[in-house]
Order: sequence, then C-alpha cells, then structure tokens
Amino acid sequence: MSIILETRGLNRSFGAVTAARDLNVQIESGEVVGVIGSNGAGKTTFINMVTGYLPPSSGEILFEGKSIVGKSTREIIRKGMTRSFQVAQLFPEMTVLDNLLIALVAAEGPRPSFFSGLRSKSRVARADEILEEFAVQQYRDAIVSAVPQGARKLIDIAMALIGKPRMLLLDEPTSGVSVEEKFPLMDTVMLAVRRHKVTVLFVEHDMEIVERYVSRVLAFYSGEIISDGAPAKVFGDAKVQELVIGHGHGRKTEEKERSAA
Ligand SMILES: Nc1ncnc2c1ncn2[C@@H]1O[C@H](COP(=O)(O)OP(=O)(O)OP(=O)(O)O)[C@@H](O)[C@H]1O
Repeated sequence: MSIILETRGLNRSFGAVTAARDLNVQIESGEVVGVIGSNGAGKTTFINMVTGYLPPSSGEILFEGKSIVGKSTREIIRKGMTRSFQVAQLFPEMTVLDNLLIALVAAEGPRPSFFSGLRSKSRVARADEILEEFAVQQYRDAIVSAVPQGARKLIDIAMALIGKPRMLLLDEPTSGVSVEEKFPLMDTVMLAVRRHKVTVLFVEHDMEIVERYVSRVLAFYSGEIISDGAPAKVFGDAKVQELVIGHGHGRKTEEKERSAA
C-alpha cells in the first residue's frame, strides 16, 4: 500500500487559539478513515488545511508524495483530492439531472461554450448511469430544493466522484439525514467509493456510523490527535471515552430526541 496523504508537524493558530498542534498523519491508499472529536476539537481546521481552504501556520502536507501547501483548492482538486461539504453544494433551483450535466461538463475541462451540447445524448446517458449507481433515479427531473436531504447528499457525493478523485473528504455525510436514511445512504456511498477505488476521510459525530464504516479512526481533542488506529482500539482508549465519545453520544442523543419530537 502507498501513502496517499501525509501531514508533518502541521500547526494552525487563530490568535491565541491553537486549532491544530503538530499533526503527523499518514493515510494509506484505500483506507476509510473517520475523524472524530467534540465541537472545537480541530477537525474542520485539519480538513480545511489539507484541501487548501486554509493555509497552515507551519508544517507540511504531501498528497501522493508532493507538497500541496500553498496550492489553491482548484489545483488540489485537479491533483485528485476532492471534498464534499456538510451542506450539499448543488444548484437548488435546477433539476438533479441538470446539476449532474453541469458537473459532467465541468469535469471535461475548458470549452468554448459551456452550455452548448449540455444535454447531449451521451452525457444524459452518463448522468442516468450515475443516478442509478447512487439509487436516486426517482429524483432525476426534480428540482433539487424539493429532494430529501439524504438523496441530496448522495447526489453531491456522486458529483464529487465525477472528476475521478483518488481521495475524497466528506464533512459529516449523515448530518441532517433521518435515522432511517443514514445507513442506506452510507451503504450506497461505501459501495461507490469501493467501486471507484477512492480513499476516504470523513468527519463524523455519529459514532454508530464511524463504528460501522471506517477501518481507522483519528480522534481529535484540543487541536491534537489523541488516538489513531482501528475503531476498537480508539473507542477503547480511556482518554477518547472521556474527552470525545461522551460528547459524541451526547450530541447523538440530542439528535435522536429532536427527530423523535
Ligand atoms: N476562522 C477562525 N477564526 C478563529 N478561530 C477559529 C476559526 N476557525 C476555527 N477556530 C477555532 O479553532 C478551534 C478548532 O475549530 P474547528 O472548527 O476546527 O473544530 P471542529 O472540531 O471542526 O468543531 P465542530 O465539530 O464544531 O465543527 C476552535 O476553538 C475554533 O473556535
């Protein structure tokens, strides 16, 4: 296995707040890594740095062995690392099909007229294949804003995979998704990432999702990684139980109470 993403001595401060402290991580190709931590632990700061949204205060980030510090998000996407956000980044007033067609055209690179031939037969056929792969065909002609949250997330992730990234970072893929939808959604996502042979790193507050889907967990607390390893090892760590899981389960319980209300 080769290392796809590595950080060395990565630090980030905001004034007096240290949001990332000496982060040294190596992610192997093909791993599915869950990033956990209570609110303010530094998870988003870490993801923002590796995807080029936030410059580190110091340290190194290597993607497939090459430094990406100082590269723009666009350059990092072009190199093969894509990110999907907590809130699906779709055009809400357009149909699902048109969103996919636009993503397909964008992935083809610059062209003289972006919209000419947008609905070509071959592109529509490709969009239909993607809708089927992600089990969201029923929403093909629906306006995005009328599509349920779980399906929207799937479409967003499907669009992120169109550019054939080798690494995908997901920000809370199941947040805002109903309890009934979350496992089918993750099953579909995991099938797709395995089929596309994509390395995945995702931030998640729902410990049931982390336990079920990841091969490795990074537990953050106060800007540091306090535990790194297989889920059984990390979840069995007394520090993680005290500082992370207590908060995670607290939040999950609140969500359950909200959805039951
Ligand atoms: N742009 C910013 N300006 C100032 N402080 C920031 C900024 N971004 C993050 N921080 C601080 O850095 C620390 C880490 O925040 P971060 O958002 O990375 O945590 P998190 O683990 O993603 O939390 P959450 O689960 O709530 O999203 C927090 O103390 C936060 O207040």
